[in-house]
Amino acid sequence: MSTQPLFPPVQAEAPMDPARQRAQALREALHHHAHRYYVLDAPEITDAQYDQLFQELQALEAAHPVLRTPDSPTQRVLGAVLDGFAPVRHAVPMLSIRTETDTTAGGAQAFDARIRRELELGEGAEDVQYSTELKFDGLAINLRYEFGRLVQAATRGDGETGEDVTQNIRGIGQIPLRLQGADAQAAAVIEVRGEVYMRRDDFERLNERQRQAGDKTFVNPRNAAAGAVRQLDPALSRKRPLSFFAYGLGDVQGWTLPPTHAQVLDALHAMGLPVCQERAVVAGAEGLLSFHQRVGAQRDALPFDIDGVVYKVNRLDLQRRLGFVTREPRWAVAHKYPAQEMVTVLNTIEVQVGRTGKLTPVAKLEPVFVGGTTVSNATLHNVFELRRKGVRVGDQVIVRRAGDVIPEVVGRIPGARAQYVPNFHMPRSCPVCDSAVVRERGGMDHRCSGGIYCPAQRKQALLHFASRRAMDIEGLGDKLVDQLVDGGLVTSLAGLYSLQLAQLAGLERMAEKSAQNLIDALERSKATTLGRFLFALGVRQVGETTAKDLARHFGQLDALMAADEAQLLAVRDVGPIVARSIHAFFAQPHNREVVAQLREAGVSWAESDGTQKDAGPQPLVGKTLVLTGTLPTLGRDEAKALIEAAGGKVSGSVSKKTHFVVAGEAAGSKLDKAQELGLTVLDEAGLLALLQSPPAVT
Ligand SMILES: NC(=O)c1ccc[n+]([C@@H]2O[C@H](COP(=O)([O-])OP(=O)(O)OC[C@H]3O[C@@H](n4cnc5c(N)ncnc54)[C@H](O)[C@@H]3O)[C@@H](O)[C@H]2O)c1
Ligand SMILES: [Zn+2]
Repeated sequence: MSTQPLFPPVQAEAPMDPARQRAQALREALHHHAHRYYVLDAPEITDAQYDQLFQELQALEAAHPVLRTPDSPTQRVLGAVLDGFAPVRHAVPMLSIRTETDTTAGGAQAFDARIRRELELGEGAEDVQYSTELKFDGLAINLRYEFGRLVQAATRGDGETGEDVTQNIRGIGQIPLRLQGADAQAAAVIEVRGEVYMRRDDFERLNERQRQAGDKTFVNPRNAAAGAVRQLDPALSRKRPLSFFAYGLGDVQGWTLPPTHAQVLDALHAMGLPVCQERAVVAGAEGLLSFHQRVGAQRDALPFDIDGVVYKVNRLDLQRRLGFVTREPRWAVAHKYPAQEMVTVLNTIEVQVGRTGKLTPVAKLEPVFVGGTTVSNATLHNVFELRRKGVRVGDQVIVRRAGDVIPEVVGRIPGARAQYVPNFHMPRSCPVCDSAVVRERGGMDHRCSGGIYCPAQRKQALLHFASRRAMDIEGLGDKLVDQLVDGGLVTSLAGLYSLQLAQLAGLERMAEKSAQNLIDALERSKATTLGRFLFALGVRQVGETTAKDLARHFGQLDALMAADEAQLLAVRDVGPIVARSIHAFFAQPHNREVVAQLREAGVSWAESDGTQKDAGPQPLVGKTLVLTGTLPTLGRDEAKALIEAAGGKVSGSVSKKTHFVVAGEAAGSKLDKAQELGLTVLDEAGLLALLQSPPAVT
């Protein structure tokens, strides 16, 4: 070896050598975090922090080559095979990609310069052609096709040996079980390499579901995807929506490779594999750089997370000439963007009241640059999630900001606190209007019960009040409500009815004619029905149908306002949660006041004695139905309306209490569940027949 250790041998062996100690500490830390990340899918630090430790070790080893041990994380791909999965020995190792440490223009130039040097290209030589792609933030998968059929899917593992996840991968709709084209079907082996990932919207929906169920949420889409693929139960894995992009090849037998990488991707696309079309073939450092900048500008708008772009030498013969170092090819590099997860300090927790009355704990942070902007507020979602994450004021927390999603605190950096910090509690009264804060039983969210009275909910309350199926005030939309509330013209629902023509005409972008139209619409809306009025009040849990049922049952508003929970329960379809919500609403003096003000303003309806009977035959009284999939002729709303008109109830989830499941095209897990429970499953024709049947005896 030509490189001499920098320290005299005696000292190099001495236990006190600080460089050696540091390298040892870094190796141990990296092994620990790699295990948390790759094996347990439960990282404790951000990728940026991990990369920093990794780069520190790389630099240390470069300066002191004697410190480079064969088991160093810089020398091999980390990862392992989880118990319960069969190991798969890769025919061609699955490697990592070198990361260009410089995230600025210099990164692209450094890579191009290195490639030119290694290919021994002189000053005057032509620019190297590169295939430029996105670096998807998911989990690497090797798909083995034999004679066009998917026979095995495996994770990367430690690069030599991965996990057999064929069953789980078969559940991903985007991955073809059979390749298209005679060539692909004639090939003895085509191994396709790509990334399994989760789209941001799928991730948000998944986490919202977890949150509402009080279950653990996932830190980021990569983590959720990795967890889903490495789920021992394929049925659980299928519940998580996963996507896939192919980006390369592994072992290939009996298929002739095209001359360039870009053509390989075209060929994979033609075989029916999803290949991301956000890619290009570019020349030289300048081409790399403009791709990096173009993608960087669009990064937030992409439907999935990327942590950078990947540059690959396009010609496969040049790739072969460049070859590999231990854990990565020499012909490719990842050029990253600013991290989407960063660590900062949680200064305080404030409570915000949203438009719908939901109280959200919001973290006030030491400002931190994350995902391309400076963030100082991040949501903590709800108090249960906050508790589960164990976050307290003063903690070092991980903040994530990706795309247009609101920044959130995804966890804390484990470590002892210097002093005792009390746990966070939700306030008992609304920080905006002082109304009582309530939580629906079993629900995860706290809400202000101020409804139509709470200024934080004013805009939403006005919009709902004016909406077509409520008071139907034409012309009172989003923008106008903003103007009216922000300008202080309307401070309560009843305030709408004292608006003057001159006030409206004075508003920006409001013509005299539209102002008059609105005055007319307000006037017209005064004559309404009790059902519409009840719905317009925006009582939680009281939708349009319940409002109508209540109106029919009580006939008079005063009777309804005076009803106790037991009397409310006598109304068709009103259960305990709904009854409690209605009762709580009318128990608040300020809500009664709003109602009185509206009546005073002239809002009126015809009252009855409440004995009005339901019209038409009601064969489905007391029956609960669940709709799933697409029906051949009936829309979902239509089917629901028919069922409700027949006295039945439509529920969103299948349980033992479900009487019928109506299944159409592409019915999903609800159908599985129904079959599991042995419920009666109907198609559209079956539903229609049921609607015609004689009234049920209940
Ligand atoms: N937070 C932690 O504790 C922790 C621990 C370990 C690793 N990590 C993170 O994991 C990453 C470590 O890297 P790695 O060795 O897995 O490599 P890597 O993820 O940086 O790069 C290699 C991988 O990139 C993926 N990839 C995405 N798009 C690609 C494309 N177009 N072409 C080719 N490959 C593409 C492939 O899955 C491939 O396996 C780093 O970002 C690191 O921060 C974090
Ligand atoms: Zn309030």
